[in-house]
Amino acid sequence: MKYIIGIGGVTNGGKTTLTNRLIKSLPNCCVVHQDDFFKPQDQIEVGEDGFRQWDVITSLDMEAMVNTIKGWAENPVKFARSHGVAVSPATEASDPEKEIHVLIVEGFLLYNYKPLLEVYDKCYYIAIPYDECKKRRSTRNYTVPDPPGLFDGHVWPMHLKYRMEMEKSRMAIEYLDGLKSRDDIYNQVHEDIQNTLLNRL
Ligand SMILES: Nc1ncnc2c1ncn2[C@@H]1O[C@H](COP(=O)(O)OP(=O)(O)O)[C@@H](O)[C@H]1O
Ligand SMILES: NC(=O)c1ccc[n+]([C@@H]2O[C@H](COP(=O)(O)O)[C@@H](O)[C@H]2O)c1
Ligand SMILES: [Mg+2]
Repeated sequence: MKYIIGIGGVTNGGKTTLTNRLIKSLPNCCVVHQDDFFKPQDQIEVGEDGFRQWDVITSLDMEAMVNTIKGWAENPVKFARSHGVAVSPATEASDPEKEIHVLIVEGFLLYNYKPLLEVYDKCYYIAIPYDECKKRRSTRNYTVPDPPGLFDGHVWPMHLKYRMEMEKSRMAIEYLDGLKSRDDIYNQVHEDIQNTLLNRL
């Protein structure tokens, strides 16, 4: 049984923190980080506002990301092995359907790209308010550091635009309060996934 989980949400909401904990505790669990699909800096458009437009969907090679997810879906065991994820022997070798394979797809623009919308079995979205987001972002070190004014001039406005677009699409999304403690968020999501997996088997 294959199960694909989206951990989406605003920048600095805690997506990567939550994902890193989940992959340690879920069975045969692989991960795809959207951040790994940013195009090189020289391909990122500079807007009229003078900022490089990192926070738009075209700054990511989404086709490559979809292909990576397809690669997992075609052969999760091969994918796991080639990504250094230990694969446990089937619980009941006679019934391959009882073997669980989980993929977590994690990133800030998971629910704004049509070809991806159908692939998730479950969609989570971590939200935090503007002040907290700005505070957390100010301490982050990205491969390309934020120029002064980027958060208010580009990051937050793009976040609002994409979030509105996502809400209009009426996908089934479970919202998570990113202001809760790391432990609370992890426990909530882990329990939810465990219950779903048990029910599906
Ligand atoms: N639940 C939480 N409460 C407070 N701070 C958090 C929480 N989760 C993550 N953080 C912190 O917020 C920052 C962004 O977390 P990260 O997981 O990298 O977010 P994202 O991947 O969504 O950008 C990091 O400094 C991290 O330690
Ligand atoms: N990984 C990179 O190459 C890179 C470069 C510049 C900005 N970023 C930032 O990464 C953010 C998305 O990642 P997080 O959701 O983990 O914060 C975007 O808001 C974007 O501005 C990433
Ligand atoms: Mg992250």
